[in-house]
Amino acid sequence: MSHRVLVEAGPAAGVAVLKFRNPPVNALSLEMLMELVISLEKLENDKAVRGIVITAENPGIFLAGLDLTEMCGRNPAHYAKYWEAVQELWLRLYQSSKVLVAAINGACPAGGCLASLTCDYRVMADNPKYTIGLNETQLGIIAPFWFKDTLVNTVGHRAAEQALQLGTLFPPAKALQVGIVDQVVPEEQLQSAALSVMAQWLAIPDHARQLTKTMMRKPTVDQLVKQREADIQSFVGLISQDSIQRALQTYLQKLRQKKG
Ligand SMILES: CCCCCC/C=C\CC(=O)SCCNC(=O)CCNC(=O)[C@H](O)C(C)(C)COP(=O)(O)OP(=O)(O)OC[C@H]1O[C@@H](n2cnc3c(N)ncnc32)[C@H](O)[C@@H]1OP(=O)(O)O
Repeated sequence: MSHRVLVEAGPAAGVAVLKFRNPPVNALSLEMLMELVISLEKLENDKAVRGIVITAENPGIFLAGLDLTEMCGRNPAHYAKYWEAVQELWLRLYQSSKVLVAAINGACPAGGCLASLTCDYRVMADNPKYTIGLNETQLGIIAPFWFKDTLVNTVGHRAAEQALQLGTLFPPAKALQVGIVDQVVPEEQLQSAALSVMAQWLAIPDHARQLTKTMMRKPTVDQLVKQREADIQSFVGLISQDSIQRALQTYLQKLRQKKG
C-alpha cells in the first residue's frame, strides 16, 4: 500500500495519473523513492496502461527535489542506499516504455526538475510563483553527469551549461523559451492540456514510438548503467565532505528561517 504516491485511472482509456503526495513539500525521501519505483514497476507491467500523467496531488509544489534531510548528518551506508534509490527512480522513468507527460503544478527544483525531464512532454501551469530548474550550484553542490545529460538532451549544450552553472530556477514563460518545458497553460487548464497532449502521443503506434524512444535515450542510460557503483561511491565521497555538509546545513537553515 503506497501512502506517498497515488495512482488513479485517468479519464481516458489507457491513461493512468500518478500523483505525488508527500507533505509538506513532496521531497524525495527514501520511502517516497521506493514507493515511486514500486508504482512505476506496476504501471510498466500493466499492458492496459499506455500513458501516465505525472503531477502533484496538491497544487503548489510539484516536487521539492531530493530530501535534504537524507543527505545531511547520516552515515556512508545511508548515503549509498539513498543514492542507489535516486538512480533507480531515474532509470525507471527515463527508460519507461509508456508515454510520460508531466503536468507541473508547482515548484519544481533540482531532483523535481530531473524527474520532469525524464518525461516525454512537460506542460507547466502559468503561475509566476512556480519555478523549474537544476539549482544544485545554488546549494553549493554539483549536478551529477546524468542529471546534466538529461538536461542537455532536452535543451542543448549551451543552454544547459548556462542553466547549470547559474543554478537557474526558471519561471514558466522563461522555462518555455529555454525549452525546459514544452507548453505553458493557465493553471485551471493544466490537467486537460496534459490529457490532450497525451492523446496526440497515443495516436502513434506503441512499438514504433517505444523503439524510437529507446534509440534516443539508450546512450545516456548506458553511461550510468556501466558506472552505477562508481557513481554511488562518488556521491558518498562528495556528500560526506565537511564543506558539502556545511553548505547543505546552511541551505536547510535558510529554508527553516524563511518562516520565522
Ligand atoms: C555533492 C553531492 C551531489 C548531489 C547531487 C544532487 C543533489 C541534489 C539535488 C536536489 O534535489 S537538492 C534539493 C533541492 N531542492 C530545493 O532547493 C528546494 C528547497 N525548497 C524550497 O525551495 C521550498 O521549500 C519550496 C519547495 C519552494 C516550498 O516552499 P514553501 O514556502 O511552501 O515551504 P517551506 O517553508 O520552504 O518548506 C516547508 C518545510 O519543508 C522543508 N523542505 C523544503 N524543501 C526540502 C527538501 N528538498 N528536503 C527536505 N526538506 C525540505 C523546509 O525546510 C521546511 O521544513 P520545516 O521548517 O517545516 O522543518
